[in-house]
Amino acid sequence: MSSRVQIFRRTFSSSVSAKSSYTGTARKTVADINRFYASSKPITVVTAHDFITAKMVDHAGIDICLIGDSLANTTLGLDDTNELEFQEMLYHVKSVQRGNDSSLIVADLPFGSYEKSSEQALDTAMTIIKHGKIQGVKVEGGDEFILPTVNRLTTVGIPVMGHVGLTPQKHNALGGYRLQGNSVENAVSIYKQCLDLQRAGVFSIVLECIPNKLAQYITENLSVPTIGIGAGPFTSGQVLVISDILGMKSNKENHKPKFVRAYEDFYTKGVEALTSYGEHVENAQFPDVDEHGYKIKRDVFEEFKKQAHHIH
Ligand SMILES: Nc1nc(=O)c2c([nH]1)NC[C@@H]1CN(c3ccc(C(=O)N[C@@H](CCC(=O)O)C(=O)O)cc3)CN21
Ligand SMILES: CC(C)C(=O)C(=O)O
Ligand SMILES: [Mg+2]
Repeated sequence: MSSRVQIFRRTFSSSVSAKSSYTGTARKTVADINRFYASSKPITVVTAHDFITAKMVDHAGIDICLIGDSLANTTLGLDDTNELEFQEMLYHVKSVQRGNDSSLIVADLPFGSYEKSSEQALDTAMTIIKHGKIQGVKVEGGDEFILPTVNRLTTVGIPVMGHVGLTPQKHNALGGYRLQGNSVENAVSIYKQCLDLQRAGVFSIVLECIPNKLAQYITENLSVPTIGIGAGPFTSGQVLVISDILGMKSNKENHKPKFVRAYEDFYTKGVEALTSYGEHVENAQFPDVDEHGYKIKRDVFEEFKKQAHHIH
């Protein structure tokens, strides 16, 4: 009975759901992520912050598109992620959603929008899912205050991604953006947070800026996928910020964390393109009369000039 319902639903959803115009596939779900994890297919995660970056992530066939609160510094020029307002996040979430039809889309809950109570977190997450039309949320930390909240969110059916190790929203308390889990006590604490988050129902956990071996140990002892950033190659998947991958030099201080690999140099290429454009306008190489211009019929223009002559 229930399997019939599932078969019907699957057929129904695959026949009506929007397919990505790039990859030709329907939007990935948490079930797909679990399938990749079960078959040891590394899970790919990239951040996006607007329509065009979301489109690129879709076109590249990336599994999970994360609207990271790193957009605070990479896209809005703020000093850190703690300055990001919930309404600013929602605005970016909506633009990403319109640009990506194939990735599972998850958004960071901004600092201050979820820590006060489980009710506050439910309100924030529900608003983001209702109005942003995305699938899941990510919250930082795994202590006794956040666990009941994660539990409430997963219980109402919101896919939650955990995030432990270097949790940037706590950078003031952590003494900066430092490697985490390099003492016995801190490593044990991070491992315990992972086990607790798993029990609270997260579908995956981001491990940020921790030693490779600790990330490997955690990955081998969990039954949900780990997504590493500065956590080495022995995790279930990887995440990077899109502007870091593309080489957009979007960090104010231009400091590149050790874990980043820039696959492109978009900033340099962009400046080169804009410099050429500026030079071409100044020395009349752009626009070209024929290539970029529109024509008017000779007699129309002659008549126009006659009439224009009488206008004052
Ligand atoms: N562009 C961008 N990329 C990110 O990965 C990112 C953001 N922004 N903003 C929010 C947070 C901040 N993140 C950061 C920022 C700096 C380091 C960093 O510099 N780490 C040191 C660790 C050195 C150590 O303790 O040994 C490094 O040099 O790698 C790490 C993560 C990750 N997130
Ligand atoms: C780097 C990822 C994990 C993140 O939280 C962000 O982009 O805000
Ligand atoms: Mg974040």
